[in-house]
Amino acid sequence: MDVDQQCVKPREIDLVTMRAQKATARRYEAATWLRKMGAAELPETPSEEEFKFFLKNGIVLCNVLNKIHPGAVSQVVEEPVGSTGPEEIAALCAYQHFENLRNFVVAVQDLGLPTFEPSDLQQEGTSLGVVNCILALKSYIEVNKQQRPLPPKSHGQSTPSVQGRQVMRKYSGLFRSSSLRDSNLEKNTISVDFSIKSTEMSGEAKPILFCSKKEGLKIKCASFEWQKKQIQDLKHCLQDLKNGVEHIGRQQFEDIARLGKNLHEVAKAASGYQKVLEENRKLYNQVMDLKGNIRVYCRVRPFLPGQSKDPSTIGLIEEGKITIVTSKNGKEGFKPFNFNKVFSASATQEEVFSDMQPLIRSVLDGYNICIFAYGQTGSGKTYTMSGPKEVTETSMGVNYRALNDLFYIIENRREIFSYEISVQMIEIYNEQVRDLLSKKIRNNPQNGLAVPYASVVTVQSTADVIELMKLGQGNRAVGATAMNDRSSRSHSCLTIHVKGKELTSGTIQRGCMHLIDLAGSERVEKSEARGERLKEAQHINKSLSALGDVIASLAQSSSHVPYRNSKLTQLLQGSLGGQAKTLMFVHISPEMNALGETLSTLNFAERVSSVELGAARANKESVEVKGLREEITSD
Ligand SMILES: Nc1ncnc2c1ncn2[C@@H]1O[C@H](COP(=O)(O)OP(=O)(O)OP(=O)(O)O)[C@@H](O)[C@H]1O
Repeated sequence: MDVDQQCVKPREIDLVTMRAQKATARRYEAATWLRKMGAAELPETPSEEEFKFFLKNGIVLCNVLNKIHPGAVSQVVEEPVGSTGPEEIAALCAYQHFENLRNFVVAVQDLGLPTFEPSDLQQEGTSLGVVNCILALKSYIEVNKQQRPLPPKSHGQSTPSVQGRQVMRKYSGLFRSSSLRDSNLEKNTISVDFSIKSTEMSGEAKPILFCSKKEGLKIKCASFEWQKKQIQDLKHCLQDLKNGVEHIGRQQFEDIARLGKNLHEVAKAASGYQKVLEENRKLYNQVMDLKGNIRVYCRVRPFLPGQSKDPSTIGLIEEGKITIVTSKNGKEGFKPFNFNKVFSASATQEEVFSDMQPLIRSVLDGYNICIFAYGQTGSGKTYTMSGPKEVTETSMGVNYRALNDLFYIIENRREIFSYEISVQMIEIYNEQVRDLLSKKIRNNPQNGLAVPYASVVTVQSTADVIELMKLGQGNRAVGATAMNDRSSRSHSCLTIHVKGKELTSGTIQRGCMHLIDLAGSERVEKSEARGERLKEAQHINKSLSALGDVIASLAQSSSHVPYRNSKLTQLLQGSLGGQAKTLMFVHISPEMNALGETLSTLNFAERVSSVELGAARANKESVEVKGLREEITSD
């Protein structure tokens, strides 16, 4: 079976078989009739080839037609004449047979009956047209028997007879009652017009015609049965189609239900994942809380190049403890201080950052964080927060590392959260707030600038923030032209605002991180300070001790926290206390000549470091340190 055949659908195969069977039956009918009309040599049930073979010389056909209509074919060539050699005989035969067929066809045409092409009887031709023509002749004779005897053919008659036209209609498939002109016939016959196509005639001629009323009824019944069967078949087809559509519909419904179930499971898994994530976050922040909301770290600056390393004020450094070597009149003393963590002079920027990294990350979960760099001028505050003047990958400070880390986590959480990061940068100098990110520095000489009104700039990457920080530093320098070395006498505050949206629930979380490089903590002796310098010193002292008070109150969970005592604490009010986390980075220099400042700094730092140390102990030590400091300065 070839591909074309494989593609034929069962119903189409049925129709082809039916047509072939019908064509065979009609061929047999034609053969039987021809035999009756005298062509005894023709088999009763000839194959297509046999049928064509017996008729192809046209003799049988011409003789039969002459029997029906005497003289219809005036000359029938029975044998070839004037033959010389076998080739010539064959050619002559072919010519004379063709003549016979042509004469037959012309005669049939004259009768108004359907004809065929002589080539139809050749080997490659089809006998369908020939069969149609023979059966038309048969019908023609039957009709004429009922009517009147056929007149002999008068040659030269060219218009088809009425009967011929009637029979032709049967086989041409073009039945038009309007062509009926014989009133007698109209009375006695029934016209059935199926208007079928001539191509269908070959195999499936419908029962039709001008015949008796009884026969007409018979034909009608047959036609009705046939149509009924066709309708039945169509109904089956329609039912099959309906079943198919219903089946597809059911399948689609099942598929959608399955997809829905899968989606539900995915959503469930996602919500489970969200829950785990949420729990992790809670646990993580609980750990952070256990570590304390206020943490104080101490960092020792190494000796600077060219400085003598001896003597040093730094004694033993343990995990959370530093012992300061005090020396008076050749007598050595040791003073221990406790912190959450102490970093020696050899600690790298990376080590310092990795310890505070988890705290910084909690800003993405909606926590507020303050990181302060505290210490006397030159003790390394800017180094910790930003790095040295020429920043490299290893020397970069907390600011850059924190931002890199935030953007890294934001990228990792991209499918769960969408974050918006914006930045503010301000400076507090002499209790006035200045917006360092404004193109034109905003500075209200009366009350300074409230932070909510300082420029907030949205950023997409660490690089954006570095650009802004450069702008801020530049603005700081502009402000400093009139006053020498102003940076060490003002507080600079870089604030990073984070707005996170959980994609599934749409929940919004806001957190912010303040990175504050405080003004130098050294105390200026009243006797030394004059004019601007005295004013600056007073503002710095006031704001630093206000900050110390606030943090100490928070560490002791006091009912009253004195936020309003300085601009700095006022501005940071929302980010200090409660769930907020505060990290105080205390910086000390190792030189012996800085011992007084070192003790003063450490005393301040330890006072705010933890509840356990408490105010009482801090006060007691404060008295001790004060006495020691007074002794040193009096020397
Ligand atoms: N941990 C450190 N390792 C190496 N060098 C350091 C370290 N800390 C500080 N320095 C260097 O010490 C010098 C003073 O440091 P820095 O400017 O950071 O001090 P500061 O406290 O910010 O001073 P100021 O209050 O004047 O701003 C700088 O040259 C800095 O590079």
